[in-house]
Amino acid sequence: MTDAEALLATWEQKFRPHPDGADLPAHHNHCLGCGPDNPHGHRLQARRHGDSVVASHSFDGRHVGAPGIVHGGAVATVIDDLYGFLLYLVGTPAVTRRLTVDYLAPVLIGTTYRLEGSVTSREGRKLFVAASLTASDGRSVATSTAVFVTVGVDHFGRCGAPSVDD
Ligand SMILES: CCCCCCCC(=O)SCCNC(=O)CCNC(=O)[C@H](O)C(C)(C)COP(=O)(O)OP(=O)(O)OC[C@H]1O[C@@H](n2cnc3c(N)ncnc32)[C@H](O)[C@@H]1OP(=O)(O)O
Repeated sequence: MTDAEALLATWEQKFRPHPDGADLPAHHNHCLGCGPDNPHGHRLQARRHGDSVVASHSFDGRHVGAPGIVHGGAVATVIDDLYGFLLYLVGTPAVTRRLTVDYLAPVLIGTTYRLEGSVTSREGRKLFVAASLTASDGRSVATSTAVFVTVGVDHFGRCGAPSVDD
């Protein structure tokens, strides 16, 4: 089995049904959003919450934009990856076609936020999704919408998926 085939086989296994409340598996070990072995990554951990996915997450010193404030790209990365966990509930791989983020208030380094994402509608291959990032006092600090387009696992094979050990 090639490295690409090994990665794709791992993903197919992860698209099994996940019970409510279950921790959801990382997309792969080196995923920038959730991979446990990516030294630059966010190591996002998400779980199923009904038809949504939720996560509790704090950013660290690697993700600074303005001093003390999380870089907007880092926030977008984590939201994008949260949507990637939603795909386990949908039951099919998909990729981000369009991502929007409204930055409502500064996201602070070292502060824990709650993330929640859900599918708002589906039209053919298009999944319309939405997410929010909320502070512990209930303030919404960022909201997002995105369009994902479903793809076959061959999409990733065509892209030359790297070894899981890379
Ligand atoms: C396993 C999951 C891991 C998840 C990790 C976290 C998520 C990610 O980071 S994914 C990586 C980043 N994203 C990518 O690399 C995607 C790059 N883009 C692509 O590969 C292609 O554009 C792809 C596959 C999305 C779509 O290409 P293609 O199959 O040719 O579809 P295309 O016909 O252009 O569009 C598909 C549909 O979306 C619609 N669409 C396109 N853009 C938009 C948009 N901005 N808004 C709304 N709809 C849109 C099209 O109108 C079309 O609709 P319909 O099917 O009704 O005609």
